[in-house]
Amino acid sequence: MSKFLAITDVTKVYKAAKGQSVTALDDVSLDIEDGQIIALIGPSGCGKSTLLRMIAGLDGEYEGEIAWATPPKAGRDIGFVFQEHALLPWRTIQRNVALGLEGKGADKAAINARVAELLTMVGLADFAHSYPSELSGGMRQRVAIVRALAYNPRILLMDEPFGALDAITRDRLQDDLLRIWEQTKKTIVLVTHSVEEAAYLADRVVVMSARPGRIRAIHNVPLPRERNQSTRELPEFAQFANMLRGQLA
Ligand SMILES: Nc1ncnc2c1ncn2[C@@H]1O[C@H](COP(=O)(O)OP(=O)(O)OP(=O)(O)O)[C@@H](O)[C@H]1O
Repeated sequence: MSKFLAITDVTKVYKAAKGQSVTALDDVSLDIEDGQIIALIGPSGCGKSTLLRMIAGLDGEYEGEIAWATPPKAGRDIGFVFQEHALLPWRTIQRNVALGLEGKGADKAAINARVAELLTMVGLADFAHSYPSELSGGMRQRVAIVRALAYNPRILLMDEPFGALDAITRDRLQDDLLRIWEQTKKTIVLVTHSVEEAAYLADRVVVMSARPGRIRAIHNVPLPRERNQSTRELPEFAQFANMLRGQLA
């Protein structure tokens, strides 16, 4: 496994109104390996979303360094999935997924083939011509994930992607994500509030502490791949999740 991204001593200060400022990230350093799933956990306001934004290049004003082994191309190499699916309500599912591919030089037949492949991957081929309002929350979020994968980004940044879903749907989508990851081996950085989700999905878990946001600990997840529902039954799973919970307290 090779180094993909090196975050070194990154400090981010937001200048707020009335001259006040908020240190959202304080001297954060983290190496991300190619093909790994990294989970970021920490109390509300500790800077998890800020760190994703810095990695995504959405805000270039920070101290420190974010160095890529191969610098990403804008709009192509970084896929983003948010808590709310952010699908366009007036476009069909097929055309929502096609969004990232249009205007990138691919012809219509190639785009349609790629979209069909992606929708099949998440079991939604039959919904290609439906509108987002006709799908459940879990189905919409699966569309958001494959839309982010459509242009084959090198990294997927996910900010609480399953946070708005009920527990059963959430478990199902975690398995969908693992299956997609097994197939694509994308590098994934995932923000979550759930220690179980972090333990189930990640290779490494980064625990952050609040105000100012610092890295408290980085853990290798002591669970074998491939993971599936029986992983949740392992004593190591509960032990690891409990240990993470203790570090958040
Ligand atoms: N655009 C902004 N302007 C000013 N302050 C901001 C801005 N964005 C975030 N902050 C502040 O930076 C800190 C970190 O916010 P961030 O959203 O990164 O935290 P988080 O860990 O993702 O929180 P949560 O888990 O609640 O989503 C917070 O104190 C927040 O108020």
